[in-house]
Amino acid sequence: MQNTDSTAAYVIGVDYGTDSVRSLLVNARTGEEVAQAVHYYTRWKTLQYCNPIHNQFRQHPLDYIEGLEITVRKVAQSVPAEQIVGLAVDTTGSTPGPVNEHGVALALTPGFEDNPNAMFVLWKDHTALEEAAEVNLKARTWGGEDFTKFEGGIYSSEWFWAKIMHIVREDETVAKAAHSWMEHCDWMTLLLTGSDLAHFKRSRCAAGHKAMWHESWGGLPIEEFIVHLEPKLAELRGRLFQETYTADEAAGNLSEEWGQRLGLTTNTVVAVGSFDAHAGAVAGEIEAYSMVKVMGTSTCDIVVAPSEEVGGKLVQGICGQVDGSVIPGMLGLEAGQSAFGDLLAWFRQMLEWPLNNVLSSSSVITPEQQAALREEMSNKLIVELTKAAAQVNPAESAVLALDWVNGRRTPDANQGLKGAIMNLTMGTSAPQIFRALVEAICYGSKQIVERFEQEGIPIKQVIGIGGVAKKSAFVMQTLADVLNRPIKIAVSEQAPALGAAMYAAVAAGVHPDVLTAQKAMGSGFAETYEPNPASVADYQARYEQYQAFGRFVEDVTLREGEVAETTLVDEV
Ligand SMILES: Nc1ncnc2c1ncn2[C@@H]1O[C@H](COP(=O)(O)OP(=O)(O)O)[C@@H](O)[C@H]1O
Ligand SMILES: O=C(CO)[C@@H](O)[C@@H](O)COP(=O)(O)O
Repeated sequence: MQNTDSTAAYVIGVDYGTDSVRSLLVNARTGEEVAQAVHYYTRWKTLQYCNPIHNQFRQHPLDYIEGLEITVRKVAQSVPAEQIVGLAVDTTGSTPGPVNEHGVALALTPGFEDNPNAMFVLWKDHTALEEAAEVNLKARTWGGEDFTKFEGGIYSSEWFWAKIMHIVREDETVAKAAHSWMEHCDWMTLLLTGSDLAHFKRSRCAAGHKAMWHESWGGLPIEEFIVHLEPKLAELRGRLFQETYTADEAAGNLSEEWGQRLGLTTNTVVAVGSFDAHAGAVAGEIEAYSMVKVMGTSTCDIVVAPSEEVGGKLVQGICGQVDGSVIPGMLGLEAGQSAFGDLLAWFRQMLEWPLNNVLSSSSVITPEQQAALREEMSNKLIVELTKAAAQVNPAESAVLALDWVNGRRTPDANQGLKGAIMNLTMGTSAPQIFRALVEAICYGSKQIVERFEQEGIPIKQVIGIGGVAKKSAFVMQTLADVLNRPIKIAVSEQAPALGAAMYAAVAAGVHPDVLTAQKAMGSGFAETYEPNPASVADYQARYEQYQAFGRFVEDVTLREGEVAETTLVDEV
């Protein structure tokens, strides 16, 4: 029902990123950002339940619950609770977790409190490499529909089914106790509404991009294929879901319990969940054939197009094309890089090793001074490296890097690939390597833009949002030079949360649709980075070297990896 009166109406967008959750209170009629709060997950901060060397990244639901209460309670204090008419959650994805028959996350139940397999398998977790290879091989050899065809034709270890297959094979206790599995964005929405799991409105965005959901085969891949993938999934498939809903729809109202815990009322409508990048694209004022780059630990590149113009085209090597995953009524297309800011964070962690492992043996400064020095260095390192990297004369440094430190997401997912750096000399400096890493994440972005255009999806403009877009002018200028395109940066510091707030405003009936909400609540663009013609030619030449380096590394890796593929064929 339309909430057309002119009384004050506020909405809250809750954006769960990789390291932190951000809540934003927004005036639903004007888009004014009234209050925001950030909470860094406590257990994740120390990588509890993770094993990076084995690509295991798990997050405990208590981190999510604590962050929800802290940040929403804080922003909700700014206006009367009855004026907060809607709330929406966006999260990372695919970040699925097992739940019991009541929809309680398994890690919140007795016996599973400290079991990483009972927690949310974070998007960047790549423990399901073999399972993803099986999905791809069997999707093309089983004799039926290729259910990967709307997912870019290559299923990733970062996604829903590969992760579930891996966990049910690894951990029989979890496999038996898991009544269902839910994406993080769906689980938060279920928690807030207290809905019945069997009738809960699952996210079209999540299911379409990561779970091979498509209307043309009636929803999720048919049971025969899922059982062909892994017989242990037979019963689970029947307990999952068929229908999905776009993020402008209401999933329910805030429950009595969560109204009290958050300082809100049960009149607050909770929208269907979505992924951070897709919500961010709405706030980034995406329009047909714009690419919104959500640049954080990773990147997601979001494009929308009129469904009728894309027609039956299947865009190869991206993270899926899904009707209504961004703007209902339009096709949402996703690509991205598994490491963007994370590649720079990796280098910072490398340089911090002596601070974390040698400094403690120093007798020169006290433990308190050591801790203060570590904190100060951690906060300053990337900024100081950036300043020095900007002074590096490209002609004096041939250092070249690949951005595959966490695998390659797109184009053509291959999470088995790894990072590489070449042309190191005795004179190579940390700023020169940092600059090469910045160039690498920009070259990886260029590969994606070129893939869309090769596949017949024109990219008319590039818009930047996310932490890196707002924090690093150097990365953004390098990106503009490498792409040889202007990069428009959105004003909002919390674009995904603002996009979620827009979804919430539609679900609560303040606006009739997402495009209207986008126009009423959008905050425009802060600055535009224009390509520097003097740099474009140099970067183009180095980009071609990056491509050649990538082909070499992938060829070597595939030769190593081919045995696994051959083994799989024997098993089929
Ligand atoms: N000054 C900076 N220059 C480049 N990257 C930065 C800078 N400050 C933070 N980052 C990177 O931003 C990323 C975090 O992005 P953000 O959007 O805040 O989080 P999330 O990806 O979890 O949503 C981290 O990978 C971090 O390395
Ligand atoms: O892949 C998706 C969404 O499809 C993202 O959630 C994932 O890359 C994580 O994004 P962040 O780097 O945490 O912003």
